[in-house]
Amino acid sequence: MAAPADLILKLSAIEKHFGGARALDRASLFVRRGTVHGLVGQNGAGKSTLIKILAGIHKPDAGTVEIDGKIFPALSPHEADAVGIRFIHQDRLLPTSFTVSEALFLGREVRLARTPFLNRAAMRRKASDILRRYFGLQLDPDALIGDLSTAERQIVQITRALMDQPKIIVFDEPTAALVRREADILFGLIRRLRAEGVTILYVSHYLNEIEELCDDVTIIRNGVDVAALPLKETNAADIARRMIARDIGDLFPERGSKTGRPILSVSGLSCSGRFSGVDFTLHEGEIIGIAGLLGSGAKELMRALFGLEAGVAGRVEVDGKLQTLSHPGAAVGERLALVPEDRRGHGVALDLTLTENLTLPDLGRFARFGFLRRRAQQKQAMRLIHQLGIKTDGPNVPVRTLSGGNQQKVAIAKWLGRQSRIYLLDEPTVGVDIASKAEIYALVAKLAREGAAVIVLSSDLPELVGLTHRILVMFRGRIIADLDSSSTTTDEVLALSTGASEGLRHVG
Ligand SMILES: Nc1ncnc2c1ncn2[C@@H]1O[C@H](COP(=O)(O)OP(=O)(O)OP(=O)(O)O)[C@@H](O)[C@H]1O
Repeated sequence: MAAPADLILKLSAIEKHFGGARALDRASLFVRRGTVHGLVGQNGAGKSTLIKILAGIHKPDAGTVEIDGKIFPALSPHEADAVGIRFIHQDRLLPTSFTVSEALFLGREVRLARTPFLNRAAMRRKASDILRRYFGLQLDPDALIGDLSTAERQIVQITRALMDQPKIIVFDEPTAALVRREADILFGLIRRLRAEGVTILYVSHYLNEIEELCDDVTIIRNGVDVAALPLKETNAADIARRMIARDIGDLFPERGSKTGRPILSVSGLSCSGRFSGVDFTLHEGEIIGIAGLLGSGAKELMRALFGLEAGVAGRVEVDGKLQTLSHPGAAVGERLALVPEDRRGHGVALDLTLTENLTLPDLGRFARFGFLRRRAQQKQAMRLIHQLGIKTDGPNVPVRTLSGGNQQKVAIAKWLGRQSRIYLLDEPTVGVDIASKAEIYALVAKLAREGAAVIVLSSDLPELVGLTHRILVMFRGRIIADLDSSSTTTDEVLALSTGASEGLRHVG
């Protein structure tokens, strides 16, 4: 690695315990000035803990934190801020009721000289300069954060960070909620910041992004850095091997070739202003993918199938019987299960234990004469914990104590463990490490082989192509292509979903 003089960040032999659990076990992170440095590891490896130490949120039990040549014995959030570190978090979103200018300036107000009055004109000028310079766009300063897209909210966060001319920016899974085109804009920005001398720490589960973007990478496993190397000497496959200390083999399972009777038929489905004229049939044993950018109607279609959208017209038949899936209760009654994208918000009860969460949707199965059969409940929980490799101290700890990715796995496991017939999976592997992805894919394929039917909405195009039988591409509220997954490519799906190539392939 680099000569020590080049290092802007030196976290050495950091230890951190939470109760009896050891999150970091003498982990080190050395980052060269002016580089893009990747930080990777499986869910629960300790990445967030290390970053929270850098932010002054957690105090290490042992080890040293040195930033830009200065040692901080007990780094506080204020000191981290003052030394010039900024954090772009995926899930610490801005308050939705703020306007763009409030979100940009809160706590960073520019005042008129020698007065307590805000210099609104100067503040707006500064923000609009950054927006134009780095993003080539303007955002309405009075627009509500709640009305912006995920990508626009991220632009607000980054602009806010850049207003202070930071030395180091930490991006924590920044692309998880972005579509590919938006991710490309972000990568362009990161390269530009590097050229201007800013140091970037980049945390991601997308190893191809690490390969594409980073100069160096540090790999953490079980709380310790097991490797730190330049990207010139490694690649995504090598990083994955070091992360999990074994080969994961094929990421995607065999697609079952047999599909059975139609189980869900949709015709002429419309939802005003969202999508219209949607027709398709899903068969037992079949896995259908849905591809579509924000605004394509894909997300709303998934929600409508689960009874979460109002004003839906058209025919939905389950098992040949006409249904009105007008509310989620009706959908669950037909044994549909939805795994929502916002799993931390809607997917898990943070203060309940793993066992409670994992068996919640299916409590009826564990009750007899009004009593819960706790042994059976525990057994089912342990099976799912094992199956998905959920990292935990035991089945009876609150889900709040798990790492973010492991919380995601709990949300997925709780629905996949339930015996449903039709599964609707919205971005099933966002935030999940590569070994767990393989486990989730295997589980989905098994459900299909056993006769269930699955619809997967995903912006991870290799996932769509690798896992499904067919892919429906949505563009501006309509299905514009119905592709056989075994004969399509991610490029074709991308071109169709961005409108770059005219659709209407195999539809009808
Ligand atoms: N506040 C806490 N209380 C108890 N345990 C915790 C707490 N925060 C983290 N841990 C534990 O520390 C370990 C490391 O978690 P951390 O969040 O750093 O992982 P991560 O690498 O960021 O994972 P992910 O990719 O899933 O976000 C995990 O086993 C987690 O359960």
